[in-house]
Amino acid sequence: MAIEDTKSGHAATVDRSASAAIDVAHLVKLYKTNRAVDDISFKIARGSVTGLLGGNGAGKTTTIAMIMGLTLPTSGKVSVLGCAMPAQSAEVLGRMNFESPYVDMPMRLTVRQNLTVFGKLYAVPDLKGRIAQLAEDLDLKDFLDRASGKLSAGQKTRVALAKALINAPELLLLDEPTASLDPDTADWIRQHLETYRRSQNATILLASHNMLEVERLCDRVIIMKKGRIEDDDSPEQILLRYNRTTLEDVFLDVARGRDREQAP
Ligand SMILES: Nc1ncnc2c1ncn2[C@@H]1O[C@H](COP(=O)(O)OP(=O)(O)OP(=O)(O)O)[C@@H](O)[C@H]1O
Repeated sequence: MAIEDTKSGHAATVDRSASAAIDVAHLVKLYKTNRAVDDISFKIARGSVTGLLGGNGAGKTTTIAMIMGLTLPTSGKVSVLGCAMPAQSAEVLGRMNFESPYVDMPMRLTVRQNLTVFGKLYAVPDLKGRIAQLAEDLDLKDFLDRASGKLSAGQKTRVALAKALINAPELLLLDEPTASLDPDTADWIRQHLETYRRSQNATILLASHNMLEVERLCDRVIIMKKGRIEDDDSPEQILLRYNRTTLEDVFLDVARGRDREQAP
């Protein structure tokens, strides 16, 4: 269904039934002469989990920031859930959310206070009930009333995930969701993400350096290198193409410039 975008005063239409959750076309981001993102295009299907891989500085975070409408592209187009970003971001920000363990919440506020502030920003109905549910699901009850700055890394990550799920987003963008977590907690977070995606038919795009995580969660992998897309396929097809048994080995092949033909 296409509706007029009257709220933001734009004449463009918002296509709520657009099949792709994310549609990126010829996206470019220049920082002075550095082509951080260099003409990338992809569409992400609703209900899918896609891994964005690439070495340090490959352009993953810049791509996610442009998808969220936080960074303005130099050229190219981004559309999220049928809305052009950033022009129609007001229409869609309430239906998406973001998590990164590198973005701290206000330290002095308790976990409950932080979740309340974010819940109010998203106008979440029955916010108390939603926080209680997330506290149950993500095992936050023991430290709901503790200052957010006094949590361990694993506890902070669970709170960050609760913040990202507060508005039950249709689209979840994750930047290294399990960085610095012990294997047990990381596995637990991944299980929760899988359950959330399945129960809500949510779409997830995650940037990660953890190849096991990507193999476990993702049905599609986009590999970036120097701002460009080096490969884009299912993990199975990528492993076949590079004649490798793990994405870790594929990552090393790409990083070290061994292309598909040269790989064993
Ligand atoms: N605000 C900025 N100003 C100038 N250059 C930037 C800025 N943000 C990123 N860059 C540059 O853009 C390029 C891509 O950076 P980006 O953070 O998107 O990479 P990344 O793939 O997320 O890397 P990492 O895995 O290290 O997080 C890098 O060369 C980086 O130095």
